[in-house]
Amino acid sequence: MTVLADAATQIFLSDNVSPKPAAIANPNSGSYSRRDLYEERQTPESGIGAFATALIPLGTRLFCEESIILLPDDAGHVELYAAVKKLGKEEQELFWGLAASTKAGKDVEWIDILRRECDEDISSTFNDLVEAHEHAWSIYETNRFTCKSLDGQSKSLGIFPHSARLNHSCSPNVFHRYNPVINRLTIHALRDINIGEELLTSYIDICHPTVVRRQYLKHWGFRCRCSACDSPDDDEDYRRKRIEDLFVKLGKREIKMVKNERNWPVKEYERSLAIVVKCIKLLEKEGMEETDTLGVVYAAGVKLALQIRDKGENGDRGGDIVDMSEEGVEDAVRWAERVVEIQRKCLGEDSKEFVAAGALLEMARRGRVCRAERS
Ligand SMILES: C[S@@+](CC[C@H](N)C(=O)[O-])C[C@H]1O[C@@H](n2cnc3c(N)ncnc32)[C@H](O)[C@@H]1O
Repeated sequence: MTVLADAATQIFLSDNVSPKPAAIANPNSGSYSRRDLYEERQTPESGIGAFATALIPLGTRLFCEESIILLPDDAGHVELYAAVKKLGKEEQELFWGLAASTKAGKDVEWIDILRRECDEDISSTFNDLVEAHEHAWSIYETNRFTCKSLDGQSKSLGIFPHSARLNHSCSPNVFHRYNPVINRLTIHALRDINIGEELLTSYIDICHPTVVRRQYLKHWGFRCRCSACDSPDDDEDYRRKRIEDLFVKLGKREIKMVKNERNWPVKEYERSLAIVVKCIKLLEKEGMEETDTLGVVYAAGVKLALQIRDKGENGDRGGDIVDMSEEGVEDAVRWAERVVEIQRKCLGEDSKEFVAAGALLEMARRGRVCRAERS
């Protein structure tokens, strides 16, 4: 899953009010998958999938898995094959047992590299070796997850063989992300999941209309038949398109704001905040009440509200009323509380996102205290 739901995180607005993660709980949690709560089985059309065998409450951590292979995102066929060969017997079996759905790419330079690196007497087996490399690559492309470093600056791609059995839905019931604090991929239930339901994650950013999602999903070689894709409801598609547009708009405004930080008038922050409010409404209407995306948008709202407050306090308002309304302060606190709740459910208390959400909440509450002291 190379294209994860990342677009939303790009609008985690302006770092000058981003709290830095302080202490993070439980940095050494083990590696596990909750086989007491799910089983793997064959599906009619999507290969193997994972199905709940017990009622799974919202927020349950179902997987906390260490990678068996972790490569830089520019690694090629030859590096991958070498990494597979280094695995122990059991892990190699797990790797070769995974689905291989992606087609061979156009890049063939790796074949020359392979030829150069091979022993002289390999001609009779060279074709087999090329095929094995191609097969390994297809498994890798079908199953890899993006793993961002703690500072978010570098990206690796990892194979997590148990989590890799999860199929895709554009209306997922679980959420996955690599947690660089504990070096594990974690997967949490986004809502209560009933016995017999398939655990479905999203391989892509779901805030796109169906045509765009279909394009992205071509990489995995299937046509999604989830409720969002097969829905006859045009409103749903319209809402996702609107959400996508609003994200783009917010992202552009963010770039402008960072460039003109000092001269960016309060009314522009307020315009961004109005976009955030629209986004929240649409996401909630789309049934994404518990998704990390909503958490990201709420957090953007809190940060904007805090920036408006700071600007006011510094007298940057240019003659307008300086104080943020009581309602605005209360919204900031309420939204920050939602961010904490959402990050706990989607990512857990050992994630940097949860810690950052806690610090954001503290900042929002401090704003409430300041306001009360002034009035
Ligand atoms: C990461 S694997 C998921 C596990 C896989 N089903 C297996 O048998 O190991 C991704 C592959 O599963 C299949 N798949 C995942 N979600 C699907 C869906 N919603 N509909 C059809 N096939 C799906 C596709 O072949 C895709 O390339």
